[in-house]
Amino acid sequence: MNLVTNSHIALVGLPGSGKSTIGRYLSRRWSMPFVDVDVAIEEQIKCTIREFFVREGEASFREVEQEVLARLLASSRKMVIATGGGAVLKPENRARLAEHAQVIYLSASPHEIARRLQRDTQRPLLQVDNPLQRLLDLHAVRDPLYRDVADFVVAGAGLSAVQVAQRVAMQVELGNQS
Ligand SMILES: Nc1ncnc2c1ncn2[C@@H]1O[C@H](COP(=O)(O)OP(=O)(O)O)[C@@H](O)[C@H]1O
Ligand SMILES: O=C(O)C1=C[C@@H](OP(=O)(O)O)[C@@H](O)[C@H](O)C1
Ligand SMILES: [Mg+2]
Repeated sequence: MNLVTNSHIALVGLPGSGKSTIGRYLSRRWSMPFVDVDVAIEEQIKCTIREFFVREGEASFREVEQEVLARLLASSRKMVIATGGGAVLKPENRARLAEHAQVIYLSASPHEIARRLQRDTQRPLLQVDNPLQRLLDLHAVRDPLYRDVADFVVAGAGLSAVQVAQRVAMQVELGNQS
């Protein structure tokens, strides 16, 4: 189906909450372009985010992230946007997301995410001895920020990625009926 919308659809949530996976599903469902902010960042920095974190540090990454997100949100072509898990940290990003997108928070428990990402080596913030503790800490800081910027929250506990995507789709489609 074609979604009638004059704003972007943006997904926020912890690393591993499913933003990239569910964003791709939604873009197919609505025949809208999909952009993963992390991929757009890697195109700009011409290396992986993981390498960039090691070389330049997190603060530099956040500068690039802010710039890329602002550019994408300014686009008149409406897209499904998967943000990076830390995009909500900067108030400027939260303000731009709220202004230019319908924002959905994919809420998932740190325990579930830790299980999903057991073998993942690409997320710099989780390359620590105790990734579960790191996810619990990230959740404590970020959950209020995700809720603050989101138009609605979809809880994924016990659901497959497709089931979560269908829930998000239903909510957005209902909200966009005129
Ligand atoms: N609801 C879900 N149930 C089970 N696995 C999921 C779910 N959502 C995502 N995944 C898996 O978790 C991993 C991380 O998902 P990803 O879309 O990369 O998250 P994000 O972009 O939010 O960091 C992927 O392997 C994906 O297939
Ligand atoms: O949580 C974070 O601060 C980050 C999440 C990553 O995106 P995902 O949420 O897609 O893993 C990526 O932007 C970067 O590694 C920082
Ligand atoms: Mg992602």
